[in-house]
Amino acid sequence: MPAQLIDGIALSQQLRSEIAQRAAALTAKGKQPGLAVILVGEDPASQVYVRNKVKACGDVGFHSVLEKYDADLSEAALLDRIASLNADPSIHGILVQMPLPKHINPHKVIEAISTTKDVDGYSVLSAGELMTGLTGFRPCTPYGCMKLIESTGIDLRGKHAVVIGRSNTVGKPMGLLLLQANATVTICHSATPDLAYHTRQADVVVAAVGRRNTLTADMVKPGAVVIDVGMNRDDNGKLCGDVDTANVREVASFITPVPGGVGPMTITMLLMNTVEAAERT
Ligand SMILES: Nc1nc2c(c(=O)[nH]1)N[C@@H](CN(C=O)c1ccc(C(=O)N[C@@H](CCC(=O)O)C(=O)O)cc1)CN2
Repeated sequence: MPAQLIDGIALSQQLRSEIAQRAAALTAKGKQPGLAVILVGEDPASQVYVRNKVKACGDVGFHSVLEKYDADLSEAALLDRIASLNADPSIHGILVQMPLPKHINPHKVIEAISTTKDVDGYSVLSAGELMTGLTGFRPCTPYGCMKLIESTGIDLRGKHAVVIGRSNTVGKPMGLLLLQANATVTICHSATPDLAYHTRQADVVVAAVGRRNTLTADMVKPGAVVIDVGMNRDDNGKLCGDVDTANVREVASFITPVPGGVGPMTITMLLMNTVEAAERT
């Protein structure tokens, strides 16, 4: 039997209705959750993402502000703007859309956001809190992956999870979240000599590389859960992930599609972190 698709759109809808209820309760107490979304430059994909984020805020009853700046905005001006938003009590979460133009140092920008408003979970302090099991915000994409895995009903305790990719925003935090859920975790990357040796032993594989067909059917243990974080284009320009989905489906038990899997969950977990940020103030 082919693997069951894990529907990120349906799970998002379910979680967003819970978020809307939490937002309504806060609004009734005079504390409507507020998110500031900052976009610098004209990257077309980023324009779509920030538009979707603002729309998603409206859908769950948040207040949001979208600030768009030309690509030549200075780093100092951006840092000033973040300082003002840090001090604004109507704003509970601040998000700076990545990537930033080359002349702006993303680390400086991320570290300028107050930890209590770092709803992307990208700062060094948020990463440290994740590592030590404290209450910092979890980065949205790996947090969404955990929700997708949870929705399959499998208990991660004692399971072997293999993460392919070691980025600060997905691979590394993903490994920590799986570890927190008591999985045995292996992180593979571009210098791993025999990737298939590791993935064939995995009960759960998370592919977050950014290269299509990184995970093929011969690399997957029968019955494994496969989470595809990749966003690539095939030869026809069609969106695809890192996994050879059509063939891996014949081996795995559950698999996320691209599109419609991890992507929608990224925005949902941003909403989740924002309502949480408002509840904490
Ligand atoms: N500050 C941030 N910047 C970026 C993040 C982030 O989490 N915070 N992540 C990505 C982009 N991103 C959100 O910002 C994002 C990417 C993809 C999707 C999504 O829903 N993808 C769809 C397909 C969309 C399409 O058709 O092109 C899917 O997979 O179904 C949502 C959000 C980089 N920057």
